[in-house]
Amino acid sequence: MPKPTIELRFDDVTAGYGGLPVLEHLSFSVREGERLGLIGRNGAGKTTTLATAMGLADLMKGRIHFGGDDIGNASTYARSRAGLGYVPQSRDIFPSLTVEENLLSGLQGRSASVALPPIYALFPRLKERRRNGGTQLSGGEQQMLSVARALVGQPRILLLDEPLEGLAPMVREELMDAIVRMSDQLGVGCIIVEQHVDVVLEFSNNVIVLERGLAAYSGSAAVLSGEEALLNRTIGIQKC
Ligand SMILES: Nc1ncnc2c1ncn2[C@@H]1O[C@H](COP(=O)(O)OP(=O)(O)OP(=O)(O)O)[C@@H](O)[C@H]1O
Repeated sequence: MPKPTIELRFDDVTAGYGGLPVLEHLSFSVREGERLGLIGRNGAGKTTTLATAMGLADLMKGRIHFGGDDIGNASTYARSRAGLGYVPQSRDIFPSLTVEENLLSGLQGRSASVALPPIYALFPRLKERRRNGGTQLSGGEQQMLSVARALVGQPRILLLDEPLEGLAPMVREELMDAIVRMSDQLGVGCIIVEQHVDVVLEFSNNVIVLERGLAAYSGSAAVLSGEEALLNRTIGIQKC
């Protein structure tokens, strides 16, 4: 029998911090191989959506399912072991370790000889720099390394928080190309939070526009591309 497709699903989720809701009534799903974009103004709740999926914010109402299981009360570690990967906004690498040591730290018991070749195939630049320390990498290389390190754990859905922040246009393109190849070749599903709306619209199958914690739009990226008034009202269009 073919393996069932793994899905992350929010059903009517209200979540926040210290008893105060930030997100309200948020529902969506993303499956392996699919790409969902999250956009919205500063403070709209994009990072909180990812944090809620990882168990780093308080789930106040609603349900979160992953791979058919209700994970609303699961620890962050259990979610990660189950196949939810997270690349937070701060580049999450160990600066004192080399590129390869950083990757090995994400192995979770897998053999390096099996785990690393596909990662280096996706990120040839990291292969070239595998003996370099984290501090010797450019901002773009550090960001590649934090995505690559998350991939070593073989996530089925990867949550990416502003991976392009602070990167020059050419480096952004290189990183996005690698993320698209990862999603296409490894069948990894993605949720991407990004300020660069054009990139999100091009990359994603579906998009959620968050406005003060509520979904002002949830649906196809292609349809949203034509909704200029909505895009202007909710985010203001930022060209790459
Ligand atoms: N750890 C926290 N404790 C309390 N409130 C928080 C915490 N993290 C975020 N918030 C609040 O939640 C709201 C949403 O923040 P969030 O970071 O999710 O927005 P965002 O859409 O990702 O914004 P940005 O684009 O600026 O990163 C903000 O009002 C913020 O102050």
